[in-house]
Amino acid sequence: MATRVRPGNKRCAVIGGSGFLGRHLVEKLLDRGYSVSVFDIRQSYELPGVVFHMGDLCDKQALLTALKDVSLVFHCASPFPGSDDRALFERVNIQGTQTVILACIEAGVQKLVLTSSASVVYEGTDIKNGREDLPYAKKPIDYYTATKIQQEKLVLEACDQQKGFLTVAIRPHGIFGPRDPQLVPILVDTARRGKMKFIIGDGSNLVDFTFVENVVHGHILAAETLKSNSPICGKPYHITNDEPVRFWDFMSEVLVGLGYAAPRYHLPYALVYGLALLLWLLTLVLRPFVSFKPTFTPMRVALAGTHHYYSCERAKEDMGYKPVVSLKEGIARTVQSYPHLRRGA
Ligand SMILES: NC(=O)C1=CN([C@@H]2O[C@H](COP(=O)(O)OP(=O)(O)OC[C@H]3O[C@@H](n4cnc5c(N)ncnc54)[C@H](OP(=O)(O)O)[C@@H]3O)[C@@H](O)[C@H]2O)C=CC1
Ligand SMILES: CC(C)CCC[C@@H](C)[C@H]1CC[C@H]2C3=C(CC[C@]12C)[C@@]1(C)CCC(=O)C[C@@H]1CC3
Repeated sequence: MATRVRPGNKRCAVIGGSGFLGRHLVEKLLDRGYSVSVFDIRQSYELPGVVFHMGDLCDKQALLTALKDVSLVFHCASPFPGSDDRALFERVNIQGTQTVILACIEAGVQKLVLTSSASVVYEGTDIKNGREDLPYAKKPIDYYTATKIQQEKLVLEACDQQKGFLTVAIRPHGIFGPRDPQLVPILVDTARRGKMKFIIGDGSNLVDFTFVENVVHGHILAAETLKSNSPICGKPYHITNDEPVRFWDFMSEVLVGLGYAAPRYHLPYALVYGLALLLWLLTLVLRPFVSFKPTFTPMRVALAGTHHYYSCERAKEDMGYKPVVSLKEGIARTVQSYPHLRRGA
């Protein structure tokens, strides 16, 4: 049965704390005087002040052990978005998140901060300065995002001020920074295979890329603002660098910083999208015989060729959010952190 944990207690848990965002969050929480329990299916590092609990978040008993005496929980675990294992997304992001909610309530946790995604409203067409009141995507760009929608709904609906269980969802977009296993590595891999020569469309589409420390800052602000009667209870918040940038300028800056050539030749968006669609259909038809993963999927072409940037006015108004690292500084620090991905390394 729930024994309420003393308010003001600075013990928190980070579910998914071994991952890219999770580890940055853990490091900042320690700086701010929190003691931290990490719950994850793997342990990727060791740090003084951090207690690791290895387990699957679908296992309530394992969670209950990790949440003992914890008043605040951050949930930033998810399977790798590039996976095509639908059952895994459903099990971890939907059923697992329901288990996290039940375990938090049973353990007497008072605050749950979910890492959602701005892509819960994106359908592959332009979003300019999108606010949080945009409807959830009816046709999400992939199954991972479909389960992120369900996950966000579950967490926000669980907010219950009467029972003293408060929830909030942070929606970051395009997280990048040191140790990111996705964005820069995919980009460099594409460049090394000689496939980063083309700009899809006229290159003017604006996108949010968010430096990881700004995402961390948004999470901690949300946790510290989340109190009874606070306007943020049960709501989603976009957290970005608040500096939308041309997708291809961002890619070029990272590539050039690492010693690769920037893409130069333009290809019409509709043509590339059509080809990606054909290729995708072909992989479906040929799946019983051969399996290959094309670089140019329709989803990736849409991400590379449309506008998708979001307003963080609500986070500014309700929790005083302001990015702490500019895009320029974030790119410089990221490029510097990847010596092994430099050209010729
Ligand atoms: N990166 C981005 O650009 C964006 C990310 N997000 C969201 O941010 C969050 C963090 O993303 P990111 O740091 O990039 O992801 P990572 O994959 O780096 O971190 C997620 C962590 O969760 C772990 N995990 C996976 N399944 C389980 C499970 N069943 N039980 C316990 N732990 C599990 C992973 O382990 P393992 O690696 O072994 O699977 C990993 O350590 C995710 O919720 C993601 O949806 C939202 C918008 C953009
Ligand atoms: C949500 C976005 C702000 C963040 C996107 C993360 C990844 C989906 C992207 C990281 C590297 C990108 C990339 C492409 C598509 C989108 C990414 C995978 C291309 C495959 C697009 C087509 C190309 O010309 C090559 C690109 C390589 C890098």
